[in-house]
Amino acid sequence: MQFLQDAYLKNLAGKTLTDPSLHMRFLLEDKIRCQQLFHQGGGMFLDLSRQHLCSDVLNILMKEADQAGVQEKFAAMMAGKKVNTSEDRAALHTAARNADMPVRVDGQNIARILGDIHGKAFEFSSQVHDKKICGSKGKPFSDVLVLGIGGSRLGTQAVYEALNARHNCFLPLHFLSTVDPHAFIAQTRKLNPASTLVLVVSKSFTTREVVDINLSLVRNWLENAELRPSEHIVHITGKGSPGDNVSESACLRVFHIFDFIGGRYSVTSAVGSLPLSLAFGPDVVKGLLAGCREMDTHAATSPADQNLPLLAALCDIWNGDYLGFPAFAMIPYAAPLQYFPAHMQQLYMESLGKGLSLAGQAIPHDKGAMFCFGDTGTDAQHSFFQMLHQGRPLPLDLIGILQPPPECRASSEGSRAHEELWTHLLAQADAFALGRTGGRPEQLCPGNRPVSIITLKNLMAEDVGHLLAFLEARTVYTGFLKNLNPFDQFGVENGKIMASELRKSLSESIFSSSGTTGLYLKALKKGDLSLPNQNGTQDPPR
Ligand SMILES: O=P(O)(O)OC[C@H]1O[C@](O)(CO)[C@@H](O)[C@@H]1O
Repeated sequence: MQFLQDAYLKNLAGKTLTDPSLHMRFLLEDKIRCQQLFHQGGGMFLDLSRQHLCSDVLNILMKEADQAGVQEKFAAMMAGKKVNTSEDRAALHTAARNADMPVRVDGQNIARILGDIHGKAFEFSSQVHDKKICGSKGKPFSDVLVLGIGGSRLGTQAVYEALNARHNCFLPLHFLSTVDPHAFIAQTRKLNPASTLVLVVSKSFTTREVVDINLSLVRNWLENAELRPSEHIVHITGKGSPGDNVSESACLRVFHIFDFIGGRYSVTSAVGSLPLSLAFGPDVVKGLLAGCREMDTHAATSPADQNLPLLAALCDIWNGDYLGFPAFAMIPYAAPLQYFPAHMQQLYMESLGKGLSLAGQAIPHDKGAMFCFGDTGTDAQHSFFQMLHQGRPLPLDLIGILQPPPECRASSEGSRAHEELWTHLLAQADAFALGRTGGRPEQLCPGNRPVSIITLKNLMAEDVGHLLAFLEARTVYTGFLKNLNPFDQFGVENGKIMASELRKSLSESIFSSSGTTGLYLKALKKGDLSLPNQNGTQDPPR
C-alpha cells in the first residue's frame, strides 16, 4: 500500500495525502490529468478525474492487473474455461449475447444453444402478441406476472424499467419476489387472472419463496377464477430441475437456463429474454444483446489503459483496499435506471463478498469488497447526501444520460428539465470534489470526496446493454483482481439451511430453538408475542 501512496504523492510533488495542496480543488485544475482520466469505450464514457487517482497510481495498478493475468482470465471465461472453480463450472453470460461466436463446453456449442433458446423465446412472444397463444378462457394476455427472486428477478426488473423509457411496451411486467403475502395481494389486486401470463423464473426450482409459496398462491388465484393454471404458467428453469420435464398439466412451456450462468449474471439468458421480449418485442431484446456484446468485446480486447470496466475495477480496488473506503454508492440521474443500484448491489456483493481467496487464504474484512448501495438522483440528494457531504465520505458513481427523452426535445420545458437534471449531477460532482469554504463553521464542506461520472449516450436498448455488461465486467474484473471466485454464493445457502430447520420446528410445534427464536415461533402459532417472566415461563397474552 505504502508504495502506491508514495507513487500518488510523488506524482503530485511529494505531498502527504492530507496535504491541502492535494485537494481535489487543485487536482481538477490540472487539465492534462483530467484528460488522462477521462475514457470512452464500449459505447459509453467513464470520467475518473474526480477520483484520488493519477497516472502513476493507475500505471502501478495496471501492472498489478497484468501480473495477475486478469485480462487472460477474462478471455478464458468468455472462451468457456471453468473459472467457477468451487463449483467446477464455466461462467458464460457473455455467450448468451453472441450466438455466432462458438463456445464449447463439454463438447457442446453453448453459444448456439443459448441463441436457439432466445429464438424460441422470441417466437413464443410473437405468438402471444399475435393472440395465437391466449389464456384458458380465450382471453388475450394483457399482463405478465414474473415470479422469481434475487438474480432471477433484480436484473430483469432493472432492465425492464430502463427499456420502458424509450420503447413501446406491449405487455407490462409485474414482479413478485418476496414470500410476504402483502406482496402477492398488492400485485394480483391490479391484475385480471384471465389475461395474466405467469412466468416462474427459478434455475433450481427449489427456491421456497418462488416455487413453493408464491406459485401455490398464484395457482389458487387462477383456479379461483375458474382458469386452468397450466395454460397460464411458463417455467424458466434449469435443465433437469424439478420444474423441467413436468407434465402438461403443470405448465404451458418450459424454457431452459443453465448452471454455467449464475443468477445475477443471467439477464441476457432466457431469464430476461423471455419476459423482456413479451414486454417489448424481440427487436428490442436483440438491441439489448447487441449493446452487451459491444461492451463484452471492449472489456475483452481493449488494452488496460482504455478498458472501462477494468479501469473502474482498478478504481474500486484503489478506493476499497488502499484508501480504506468501506462502501460506494451508485446514483443514476435517470429515473428509468432506478433499479440498477439494487441490481448492482446483488451483482457486486453476492459476487465479491467472500471469505476466502482462490488460494484458500482468509480475506481480511478491510480488504474485502466494498458495500454497494444507492438511489436515483436527484432524490438521493434530499435523503443521504448530507452525510456524504459533511459526515463520513464515500466514493460515488453518478450515472447520466446524454440525450433527453424525445418528448422533451419538443418543448422548452422538457429540455429545461433534462438540463436541470444534468446541472444537479454536475453540481453534486463538483460539490463533493471542491467542498465549501467560508461561511459559518457548520456550513463548511470539506470536499475531496471521490466521484466517478458514468455517461450513457442515450437510453435505447443498446445503451442499456452497454451499462449492464459494463457492470458485470467491472464486477468480474474486481473478483479476478482480488483473486476470488466471483461466481459462487455459498454464504446464501446457510440461511436456507436455517430456514428449513425452523420450518420443521414450526410444523412440529417445537419451540426450544436458540435465543429468542422459540418465542417468535410460539407467537406465530398463537398469533401473539408474550415475553417470558422472571421465572422463565411465559405470561399469558394480554
Ligand atoms: O433461480 P433460483 O434457483 O430460484 O435462485 C434465486 C437466487 O437465489 C440465489 O441463489 C441467492 O440469492 C441467487 O444467486 C439466485 O439468483
